[in-house]
Parts: sequence; structure tokens; C-alpha cells
Amino acid sequence: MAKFPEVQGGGSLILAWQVKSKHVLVIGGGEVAAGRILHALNADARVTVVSPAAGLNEEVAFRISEKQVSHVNRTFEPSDLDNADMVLCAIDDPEASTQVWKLCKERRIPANIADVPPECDFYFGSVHRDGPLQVMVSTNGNGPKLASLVRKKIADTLPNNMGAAIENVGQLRKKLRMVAPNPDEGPKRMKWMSAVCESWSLDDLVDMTEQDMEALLAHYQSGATPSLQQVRN
Ligand SMILES: C[C@@]1(CC(=O)O)C2=NC(=C\c3[nH]c(c(CCC(=O)O)c3CC(=O)O)Cc3[nH]c(c(CC(=O)O)c3CCC(=O)O)/C=C3\N/C(=C\2)[C@@H](CCC(=O)O)[C@]3(C)CC(=O)O)/[C@H]1CCC(=O)O
Ligand SMILES: NC(=O)c1ccc[n+]([C@@H]2O[C@H](COP(=O)([O-])OP(=O)(O)OC[C@H]3O[C@@H](n4cnc5c(N)ncnc54)[C@H](O)[C@@H]3O)[C@@H](O)[C@H]2O)c1
Repeated sequence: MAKFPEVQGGGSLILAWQVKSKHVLVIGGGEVAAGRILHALNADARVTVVSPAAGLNEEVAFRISEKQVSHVNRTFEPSDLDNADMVLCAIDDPEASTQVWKLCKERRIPANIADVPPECDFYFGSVHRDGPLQVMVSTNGNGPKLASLVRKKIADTLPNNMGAAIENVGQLRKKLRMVAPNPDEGPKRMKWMSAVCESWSLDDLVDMTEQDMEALLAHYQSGATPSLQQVRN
């Protein structure tokens, strides 16, 4: 076996981009735009949609009427980019979308032009969501429909309550940082957290109450990771 992982070029850099409170400009208000808007709202972005009202699909019109997004009722103009941190373009006009792409590159704004891979700083992927859990599948432009099928297969193998278990672990980690706030304790904290995740069953992580967390944290100093049953006895 090689000493270090082999490099497999040709992939994407898959990240969990934090767009909370950032300005995401969506150009177009059709079905594809509706999907882009939902992804951006799920990440707590501030979304502005530029599209003539006549071209809005039902879902986009709903989000505008509920004030989940701001709406500019006309076709795209370059000044729309002024405050944008990210641009998602989904319009049925290839010339206008190429203009959007060029302007975004001049201004160094990351952009996705739906269905035009050479005009994308990033691709969308097929996403499974369960609370704090997100699993994204990308085929790197080879087969978006297959990405969706692979995502469904992966989701089928996951327990239904995975999201709840992850939420509880998140809460336990926060509490642990309060019990052991010292930065020097990083390695000990991490080792203990990993041991809890490895030794507890998923069902026990789902069932863990705040009281259980406090009882478990009382063992942190000694390094012990008793089971849920032991914690409750
Ligand atoms: C994953 C998903 C995410 C999303 O959009 O949210 C997504 N496309 C989805 C669906 C889908 N798109 C298309 C079909 C028809 C069937 C087929 O062709 O397979 C279906 C299937 C359907 O509609 O069910 C047509 C299509 N798409 C692109 C091209 C252009 C090209 O390939 O050159 C063409 C051909 C147009 C033509 O032929 O005219 C390009 C892109 N589409 C991407 C993402 C990026 C690559 C992702 C990857 O490779 O993994 C990329 C590169 C850029 C981007 O747009 O970000 C979403 C599934 C979400 C879900 O259901 O979970
Ligand atoms: N990546 C994917 O998953 C995927 C899937 C299907 C289609 N597409 C592509 O995405 C694009 C949009 O698809 P759709 O089905 O949502 O189209 P659509 O026809 O339903 O919607 C087009 C929208 O663009 C708006 N629009 C047109 N010109 C505009 C301009 N200059 N400024 C602002 N808004 C403008 C219209 O008002 C309308 O809301 C198409 O190019 C299509 O090929 C991508």
C-alpha cells in the first residue's frame, strides 16, 4: 500500500459553504431558480430574485409573497450585482446568461449558470437533508440524474433518526466546551468526544436527554465514557 493517499485529479473541492446572512442573487424565477432559492434559504442566505413577475413559477411567487426572498420585477441589469456575494443564474436566455457570467468574473463574484458547466465556479449537487445532516452527491458533470439516484440509495441506508442523534451530539459538544473551556484541553476533549461517538449506539445518542448529558460529562475528567445505561444507574 502507498504511504500517502494517491491524488485523483479531476474532482471538485467539496465544501460546506457558509452563506448565512450573505447576499445571494438568483437571476430567473422558473423551476430551476426555485430549487436554487430553496438551497440558499436552507443555508440562511439573504436571497434576492431578479425576474419579470410574468415569468415566476408558483413556488418562487409563493416565497416572494411570504417575504422569504426580495424580488426585483424586471430582467437582469448589471447593477444587480452590486451587493452580491454569490450569483445563481437560471434563465432560458443563453446570451443573457453568458453576459451575467462575464460580469461576475470581472467582479470576482462566485457564480453558477445552470446547465452551463464551463460557466460555473461551482456545480450544484444532489442533497439529502436530515436536520443538521447534509449529504451531497456530485458526479462532476457526468450525470446529474445518476447523482440523484445515488443520493436516494445513500439516504435509504441511513437510519431515520440520524439527524436527531447528530443534534444531540452537537449539544453535548457545546456543553463539553463549557465544562472544559481551556484551549490546552483540545486533544483530551476531542479524544473523549470520539470515544463517546464510537461506543454509544445511534439509538442511545437519539435517546440522550440533557440530564444524561450532564451525568455523562461528570465522567469527562477521568476520561471514562460510560454507556447510557451506566449513566442512568
Ligand atoms: C444534481 C442537480 C442539482 C441541482 O440542480 O439542484 C444538478 N442537476 C440536476 C438535475 C438534472 N439536470 C439535468 C437533468 C436531465 C437528465 C440528465 O441529463 O441527467 C436532470 C435530472 C432531473 O431533472 O431529474 C440536465 C443537465 N444538467 C446539467 C446539464 C449541462 C451539461 O451536462 O452539459 C444538463 C443537460 C441539459 C441538456 O441536455 O440540454 C448540468 C449540471 N447539473 C448539475 C446539477 C451540475 C452537475 C451535477 C453532477 O454532475 O452531479 C451541472 C454541471 C451544473 C449545475 O447546474 O449546477 C439536479 C438533481 C437534483 C436532485 O434531483 O436531487
Ligand atoms: N441544472 C439543472 O438541474 C437544470 C434542469 C433543467 C433546466 N436547466 C436550465 O436552467 C435554465 C432555466 O430553466 P427553467 O426550467 O427554470 O426555465 P423557465 O423557462 O421555467 O424559467 C426561466 C426564468 O428566467 C426568467 N428570465 C428570462 N430571462 C431573464 C433575464 N434576462 N433576467 C431575469 N430573468 C429572466 C423568466 O422570467 C423565468 O422566470 C434553462 O437554461 C435550463 O436549460 C437546468
